[in-house]
Formats: sequence, C-alpha cells, structure tokens
Amino acid sequence: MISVYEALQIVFQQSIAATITEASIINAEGHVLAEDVHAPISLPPFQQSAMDGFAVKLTSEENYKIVGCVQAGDISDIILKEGEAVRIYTGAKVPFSADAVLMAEHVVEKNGYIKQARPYTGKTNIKLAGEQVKKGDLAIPKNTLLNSSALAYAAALGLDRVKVYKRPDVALLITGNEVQPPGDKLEEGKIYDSNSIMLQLLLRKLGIKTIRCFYVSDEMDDTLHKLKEAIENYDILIASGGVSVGDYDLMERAFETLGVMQHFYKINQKPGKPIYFGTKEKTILFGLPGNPAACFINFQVYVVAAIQKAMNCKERGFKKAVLKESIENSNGKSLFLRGNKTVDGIEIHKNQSSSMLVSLIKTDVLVYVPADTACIEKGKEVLYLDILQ
Ligand SMILES: Nc1nc2c(c(=O)[nH]1)N[C@H]1C(S)=C(S)[C@@H](COP(=O)(O)OP(=O)(O)OC[C@H]3O[C@@H](n4cnc5c(N)ncnc54)[C@H](O)[C@@H]3O)O[C@H]1N2
Ligand code: MOO
Repeated sequence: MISVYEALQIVFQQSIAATITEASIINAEGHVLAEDVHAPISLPPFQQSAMDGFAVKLTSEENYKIVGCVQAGDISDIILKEGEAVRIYTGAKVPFSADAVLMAEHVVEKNGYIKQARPYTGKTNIKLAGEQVKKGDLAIPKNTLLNSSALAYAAALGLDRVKVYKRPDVALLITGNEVQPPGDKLEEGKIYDSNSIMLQLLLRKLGIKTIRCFYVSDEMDDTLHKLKEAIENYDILIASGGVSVGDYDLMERAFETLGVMQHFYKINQKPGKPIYFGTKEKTILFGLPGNPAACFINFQVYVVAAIQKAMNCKERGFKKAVLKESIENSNGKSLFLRGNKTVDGIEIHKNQSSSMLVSLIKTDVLVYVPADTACIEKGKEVLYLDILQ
C-alpha cells in the first residue's frame, strides 16, 4: 500500500491539466483567468466629476457665471473662460478647460451666478482619465481567481467574455443494491443513499456545474455499461462504494475490464484505505469507499486536489496548528481525524468511525497524523487541512 504523500503526488501528476475555454462574465465566477487581460480602454475613459456641483476655471475672485450644464452621459464642448462655471453632476464628463468641481454644498447660487464658499485647489473632485487603469496596461493578470469584483472590473472595461480554465464535467457512479433514494419508504435491508447528495453538494462548492449521477446495481453488466458511458462523456468520474474486496465490490474489476490505467489502489490510511485512482485517456477516475465518512474524507484529500488542478486553482496546502489534546496512533497507518479549529488550537472529535456522518456535521478540519507517528502530545503542532463543507 502506498502512503498518503505518494498518493497525493500521483494524483497531482496524473490529473488532467486545465483546458482553456471562453466564458461570459456572468458565468465566469469561480474560474481561474487563463490569459492576461489588458485594458481595452482607460478607466475612467474621460475625466469625470466626482460630485454634483459646478465645474469651474478657478479664479481668485470666487464668483462664477453659470454658462451651461453637463449631465452624466452628455458630451460637452463648452470651453470655460476665467470666472465661468457649468452645472455638473456626478459621473459627467468634466469640460477639458475646468480646473475643479465645486461641491453644490460649497457654493451659494444667486441670479445665474455662484459664489465659492471655501477655497479649492486644482483638480479637486475630478477623477482623471485613466487613473484606475490606462488603455493597454495590464488590468487583470492571468491566474486570477475570478470573483465578483474581478468580473465587475472586466465589465467596466467593456469585456463581456473572458478566457478561463474549464471546469471539469463530473460523473458520479453511486453503486450498491442496498441504496435507496431519500423520500422513498425504506425497504428491509436497504439504506438511504447519502453519498450522492454529499458529493454533488461538494462538487457544486468547487464550482462544478455539470454533474451527472449514475445509479449502479452490484452487477457487472450494469456497472460496465454505465461506467463506459461516464468515461466517454465526462472529465472526471467518481464512484462511491464497491471498491473493497467483497465478491460484489466490482469497481476495480470493472475499471480493469474497460482498460483504465491503475495508478494506485488502497492507501495506508484510516479511514478510507480502499480507494482506487486511475486514468483512461483524458478521463480521471476515483473509486471512493461507500462508507460515508471515508468517502467524504477521501474526496476532501484527493478529489479536491485533482479538481483544483483541472481548474488551475492554487493548490490548497496543509496548515499547522497546535493540538488541544494528545493523539495516539498505534496501527502504523496515517490518520485523518475530524476536528475543529478553535482560537487556542484544534479539538479532535470523539467519534471517528468511517460510517458516521454525525461527527462530520461540525467538522471544519481534518488533522493528519503520519503513519510512523505513534503519538502527538497535547500542545504540539499538527498538520491539518481546511475542508469544504
Ligand atoms: N475484507 C475486507 N473488508 C473490508 C475492508 C477490507 O480491507 N477488507 N475494508 C473496509 C473498509 S475500510 C471500507 S471503507 C469499506 C469500503 O467498502 P466499499 O467501498 O466496497 O463500499 P460498500 O461495501 O459498497 O459500502 C460500504 C458501506 O457504505 C454504505 N454505503 C454505500 N454506498 C452508500 C451511499 N451511497 N450512501 C450511504 N452509504 C453508502 C454501505 O451500505 C456499506 O455499509 O469496506 C470495508 N470492508
Ligand atoms: O477506512 Mo474504511 O474507509 O475505514 O471504513
């Protein structure tokens, strides 16, 4: 069995490199930008008034004759002479000849004239053309994670589409004769399927939009048929269950039958030892254990790494924090322990069973204990992973 470290290295090396696509700005949120965006225009594109008031050519007289009006969106060809003002509104184009915009509150208006009520210096309340970015300059660098502000900035520059790294299309294979959809009456010997909702919601958290769920019985023909369809049409395939050694655990045999190249099967860890990772042409495949907490943990550690690589997102690393209680590890396996990060360190949950969903609800970190570490004492630092919830 390989170690956690080796498995992560393999996942990273073998996962598909991001491919580039174009997305409309409304759909590009959460994507990584695949090219440097240079400003096609300056921002602001012209000198703009920052206030409602009067654009003036400053004089020592402090009295100005109102000779016109410029509203936002207007083009004004007024050339101001000394002692002249135009009424102007926030966002309007300031006449080239104006020195400053006097705020409406700082003037007294009477009979077509204004009197300046406080001193002003040149360029006050004028947003200069190109003060945010000049035409041709780098506006948004490649590899920026596009959030709402970055996309609003692209819109301000007049761009309606951007080049981004494509989000993978994901197929889920939910295996097992025993699983039933929630909402139906539970039949004897069956359980409700919780892995498909868990995996779909986690995938959505990662920004994945195309997710198809295949439900597969514990029969080889059905497994092969759906697996083949999934491999042909999806970038990433995640199977839940059927990955252990029982007679009806068909995933490894099905992957081999369809010519999937196996990169590893089983990791020296607890929980989640049974896990398959392979590739077939451009599709990457994970066989995750059916036990819900083991499925969740392997998704967090390995599948997230593969998806983030596919989307060219920054690699999420392990962090360090102090333990609030000692950890024993006597079985020579790496552990991923469910815990919570508090102000004074990490607390470990009492129930770590791989079938238990209940202890996942409040989990926000997975603490990593290496296989060769028999004990980590209270107050010592540990490595942990922030999880998606
Ligand atoms: N002889 C051995 N038996 C087992 C080993 C082993 O090394 N030798 N490993 C155990 C470990 S560890 C795990 S984890 C499980 C993994 O089993 P599978 O991936 O084959 O999963 P299943 O047998 O299909 O299911 C396990 C468990 O999870 C429940 N399950 C399955 N699908 C769902 C779902 N969609 N939603 C909720 N729960 C699900 C299923 O009913 C089982 O209870 O193997 C051990 N056995
Ligand atoms: O590791 Mo299994 O994934 O412990 O029950």
